[in-house]
Amino acid sequence: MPAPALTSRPAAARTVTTVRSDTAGELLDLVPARAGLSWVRRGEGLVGWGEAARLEVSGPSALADAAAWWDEYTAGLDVADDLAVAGSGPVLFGSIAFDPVAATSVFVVPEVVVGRRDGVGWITTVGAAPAELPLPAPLDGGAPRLRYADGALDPATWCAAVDAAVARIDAGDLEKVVLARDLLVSAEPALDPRRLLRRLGARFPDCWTFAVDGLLGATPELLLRRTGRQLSSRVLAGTAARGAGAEDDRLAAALLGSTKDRAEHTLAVDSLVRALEPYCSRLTAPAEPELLTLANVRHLATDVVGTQRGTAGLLELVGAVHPTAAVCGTPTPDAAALIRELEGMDRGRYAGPVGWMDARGDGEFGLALRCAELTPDGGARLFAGCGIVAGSEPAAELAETQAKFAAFQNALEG
Ligand SMILES: C=C(O[C@@H]1C=C(C(=O)O)C=C[C@H]1O)C(=O)O
Repeated sequence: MPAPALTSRPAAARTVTTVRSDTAGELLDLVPARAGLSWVRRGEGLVGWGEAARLEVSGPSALADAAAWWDEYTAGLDVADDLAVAGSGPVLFGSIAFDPVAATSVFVVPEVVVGRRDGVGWITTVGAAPAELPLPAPLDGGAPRLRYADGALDPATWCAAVDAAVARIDAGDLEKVVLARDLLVSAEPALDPRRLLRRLGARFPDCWTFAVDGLLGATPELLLRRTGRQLSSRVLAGTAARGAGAEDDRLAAALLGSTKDRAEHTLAVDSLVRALEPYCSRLTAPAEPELLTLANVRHLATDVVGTQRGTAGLLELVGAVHPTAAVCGTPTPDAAALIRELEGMDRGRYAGPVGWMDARGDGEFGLALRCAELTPDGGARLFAGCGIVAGSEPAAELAETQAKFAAFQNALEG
């Protein structure tokens, strides 16, 4: 097993949070071109830059190692934080691998974090970083020239993988598996993450626009939020395309009434509830899903809320609930094995938890969906997947991945 790689060690530093009224512009406009971090929804959340510390970790104790490292790091800090709300004081951004045992998860402590919640803006600095807001830079030039290429599997081969998965489900091997594809894009000139984040944030205000170590996206799915003892999660599974005019309403009603999508959704909610229950004194999920309508697709959605008991930290809770059946399948081990067998690609941090936590242990982790990983050549690798259950049809699943890719492609092409 790979050992945790501590690429920079905790060092004693002073961190200061100050309430600032001049942070009222668009948070995402503050993100710099290099090493920018974000977690923003409806104009609120956190953005950061600079690297006060960084941890790359993998192996069976990856998340426990990261939690211990963050505890040690924050214990060594001299913290001045009069605001004391979730996200003030020192913050750790994290992008956890889909398989944290086999692949690398990345954690970054920014030198500067700008936050906003309920209209209150603040800035936190770590070490000697100046508490200066950059001037939002106008972006020069238009969209770059783009060329797309198949990722690991071409569409026909991916459809054959869906057929193979349905055959395994019909044979009774498992109930659900989430199969994903990647799509490669090269860009000339190189992609500018600032443009991508601004466009994602504008088009998907109800999603969390995230950026951590070159993984960028706008996810509609919240794996786990912890504020004190309050836990919440937004589970998604079951997807339909958007249509024009009356067709859009028809597609929405069909999704809500679809036995197949409802069954797929129930598996995802059950997987989260089962994993979270042992950590909660109370946990409630509505009996019926709601519709979540986004610019490109519509989902069945269930908001689960709970009260934590015991002393588990946020990363331990995240490790306990991930991967839910929204991104892996049911039963989990069989679905994970089938993904390894059929997908033909390394998911890396796609479909893994992504988000932030503070020194109190409050934080939010979503699932890294509707996203892309920037590549060293200035391009990107896009990801999209969908839940396969009995009755899934390859052509419809392929179309669903295309609709999901479109979220990031719109940001690339605009
Ligand atoms: C796997 C993805 O999305 C997940 C799968 C869904 C589905 O199969 O209906 C819906 C939302 C997400 O939980 C993705 O966007 O890549």
